[in-house]
Amino acid sequence: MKYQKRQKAIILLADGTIFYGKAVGNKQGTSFGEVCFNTGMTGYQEIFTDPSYFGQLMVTTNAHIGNYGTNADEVESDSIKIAGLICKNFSYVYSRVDSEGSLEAFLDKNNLLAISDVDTRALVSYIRDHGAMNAVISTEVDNIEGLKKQLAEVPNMEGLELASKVSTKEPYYFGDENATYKVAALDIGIKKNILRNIASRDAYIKVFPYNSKFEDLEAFKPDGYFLSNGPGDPEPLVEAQDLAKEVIKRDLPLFGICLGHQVIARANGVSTYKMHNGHRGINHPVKNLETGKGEITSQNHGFAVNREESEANPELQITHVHLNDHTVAGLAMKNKNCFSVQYHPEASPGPHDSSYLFDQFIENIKK
Ligand SMILES: NC(=O)CC[C@H](N)C(=O)O
Repeated sequence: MKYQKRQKAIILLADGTIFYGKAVGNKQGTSFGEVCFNTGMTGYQEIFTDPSYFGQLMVTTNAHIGNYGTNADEVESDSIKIAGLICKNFSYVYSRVDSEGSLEAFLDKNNLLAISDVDTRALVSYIRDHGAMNAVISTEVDNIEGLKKQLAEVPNMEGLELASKVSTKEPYYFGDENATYKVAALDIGIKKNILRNIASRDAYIKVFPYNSKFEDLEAFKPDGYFLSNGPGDPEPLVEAQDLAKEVIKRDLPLFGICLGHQVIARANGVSTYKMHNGHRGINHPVKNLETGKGEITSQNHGFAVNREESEANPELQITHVHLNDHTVAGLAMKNKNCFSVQYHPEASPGPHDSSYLFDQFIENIKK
């Protein structure tokens, strides 16, 4: 298996640039998406199953992918959500006490096209300089003109609503129904580890579809409201923004993560924008402006909240700032029980520095 001759594959970027590699396994095919990169050195299974990555072709900067296999406990949703994988060395051989199977088998089960043997350093440098853009990965190496035509039809991430593609169709419950607190969570692409983190703080959660109304959530009689992470541009998520406005109007406890944070900002009249390149990795430095302390955080976003508008908004306070580029990493409403962060306190993968934010949400509920 290891020494089998592999099918040639290409990565064609929207600006016409081509990179070369080989298809992982025996898979043939073509997959479109926005190309982005993640710098985490571990956590590939969690990353591939994170609904926030829906519609994205993932370049992993770590030199080896697959080397520690897979485990059923390390998924963030029920299936792989990335549109395709681009890596340097794909490990067909894996080793770890806890692994239950190979990454190759996991990709096969999810029917995901992956390309290895790519000069990922050159590719990442290129995307870093030229910005996130659409791309296609394919084993159709002789059909470049055809692929270019199809690629031109792929919608831009800017303005794209994707939450509806990954959200639950029906409401469901998570945790112990006898728990002390009740939380209503809007699923605009929720990661499992967020549910685990909230539930482990003595809360019972009802998870609602992306287009649910305030009244739907209110009927559960929750003590607190939560807006999840998720894929795509926050701008078209009008229903979620309206829901946030209703919760804020009543000053009910509200917490938002990543896409949820962007929705809360928009509900406050603050615009969001697509970044030249997003933040995707597990060692992003953030400063908590309330405590002055630094946090190493897990991040995964391609949009951000407008900083000047956040500063100028009398209702809002910037609570956290990203130390690499000074973008807004956290917001709170000055006179309301509402706060949000652009990063991932639930980690998975990533450090646990920020898990105190879940405690803060429960404290706000107790108030
Ligand atoms: N992880 C997330 O929730 C991502 C939010 C949004 N889709 C972005 O790319 O910025």
